[in-house]
Amino acid sequence: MIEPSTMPSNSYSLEEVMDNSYDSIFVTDAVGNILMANPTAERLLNLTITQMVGRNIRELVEQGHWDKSIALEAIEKRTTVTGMIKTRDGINLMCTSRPLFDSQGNITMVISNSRDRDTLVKLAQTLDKERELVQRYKEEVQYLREQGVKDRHLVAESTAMKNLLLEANWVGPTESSVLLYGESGTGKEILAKYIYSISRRAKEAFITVNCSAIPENLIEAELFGYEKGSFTGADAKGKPGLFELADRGTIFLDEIGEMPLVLQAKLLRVLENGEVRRLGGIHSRKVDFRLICATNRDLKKMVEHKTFREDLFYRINVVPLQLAPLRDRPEDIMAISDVLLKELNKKYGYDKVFSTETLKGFLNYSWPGNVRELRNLIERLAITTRGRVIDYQVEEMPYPPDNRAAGSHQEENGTLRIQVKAKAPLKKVMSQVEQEYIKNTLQDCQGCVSEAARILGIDRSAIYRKVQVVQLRDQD
Ligand SMILES: Nc1ncnc2c1ncn2[C@@H]1O[C@H](COP(=O)(O)OP(=O)(O)OP(=O)(O)O)[C@@H](O)[C@H]1O
Repeated sequence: MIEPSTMPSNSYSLEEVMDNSYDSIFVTDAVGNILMANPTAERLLNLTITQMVGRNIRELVEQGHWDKSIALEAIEKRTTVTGMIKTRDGINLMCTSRPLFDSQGNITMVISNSRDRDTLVKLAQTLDKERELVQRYKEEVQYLREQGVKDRHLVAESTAMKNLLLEANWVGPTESSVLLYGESGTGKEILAKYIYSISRRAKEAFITVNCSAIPENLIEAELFGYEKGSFTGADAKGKPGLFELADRGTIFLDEIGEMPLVLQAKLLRVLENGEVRRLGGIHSRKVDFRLICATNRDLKKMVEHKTFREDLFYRINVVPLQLAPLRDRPEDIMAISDVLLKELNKKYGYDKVFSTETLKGFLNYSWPGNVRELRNLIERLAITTRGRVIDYQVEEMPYPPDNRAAGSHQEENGTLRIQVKAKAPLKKVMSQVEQEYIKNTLQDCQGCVSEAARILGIDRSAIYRKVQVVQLRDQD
């Protein structure tokens, strides 16, 4: 099939390449005489190799074997030409002809390769379908991202929460790492999502990692990913880690205090180098994410006890934000209850309301599970209450007020009876009395801090401060 004069020394391997090429290949000289052709050309053009080699393409076109020659066009234009030709059997071929030149600029040969257009059309159609699918997935991901952020409205009625939102609004659009402190259920995750939603990375991924929920032996693989076959039980194809998935977006490391020390060192390295290496991998990959962490532990104390790395602590504690417990945010208890019940009324077509006693009970309760507990309780009450009015006794709650260190209750005649621990230091007793008195007044005012502040003759911030200070001392 190859003319002896043009046959290269390693003709065997070249022949093999030609014979097995999926494309039709034929080579002509500078005037269009066919020097060689391969079996695919034979099949597509419906001419044997011997019928082609030695003949001029112009002649074959004139005989109607195909309608025109791209190779002749390439010779004439002295450049690579791509075009469509149609064979006698009606096959449409896309043909590219490329002239080669010697050192004097003379054409030495023209290499033409062609492929059945239908195959190309099918490929293009498959590609279009794939592109459409990718676009649909992108839109779906975007929708889910937005839903994840939007479906929970962040309620902020208390001064503490409003101030916190002001800080969040300030830090949101920056690239700073944020560390959210707060008891479980106080809203650290919802606040993290809020910060993300107002950041420059809002259109990118938001990846949540609960460091305490992933078993210690798996957390490294989850965060860093792994190459195929890197450990028993690993996915055969390998897997990208969560840092990789968060690239260009935001990663939220919840319960960061639970991260094992070994991993803390690795996290620090990622933060310092901006690179991750999969388990079993040899190459590092650049990653660019914004970090938001959350904890309900006292990380500073953990640093003192050497259970949390000091260098990592300073790295993540760039902007610390503290979420107050719900019991210290009576205005939020009221507002969240109201918003939640309205949401449920809308969802189920109800028209339910809380009795005054129920709301008083909510204010008097300690909410150890914070907003999460309040949410769950309201959902349960809305669904299980038969009538319109939700009347729930605070005594039915899992941690009724009497269980707290210092209890109080109001007598019929309007006086307040406060219980304090006997033989306690005066300062502590005074604080407890102060706290109980403030809480009781707040209850009387349905959680309205401004009204309570007016009655007590102090300003609103003093109420938050005093209630919080006493709570902290109680924990000592
Ligand atoms: N201010 C708020 N307004 C409305 N819903 C809230 C608010 N704060 C918290 N929630 C809701 O309370 C529930 C618990 O909140 P979230 O998961 O953000 O708390 P968390 O502090 O991250 O808890 P954990 O530490 O246990 O992970 C969620 O359903 C959240 O939507």
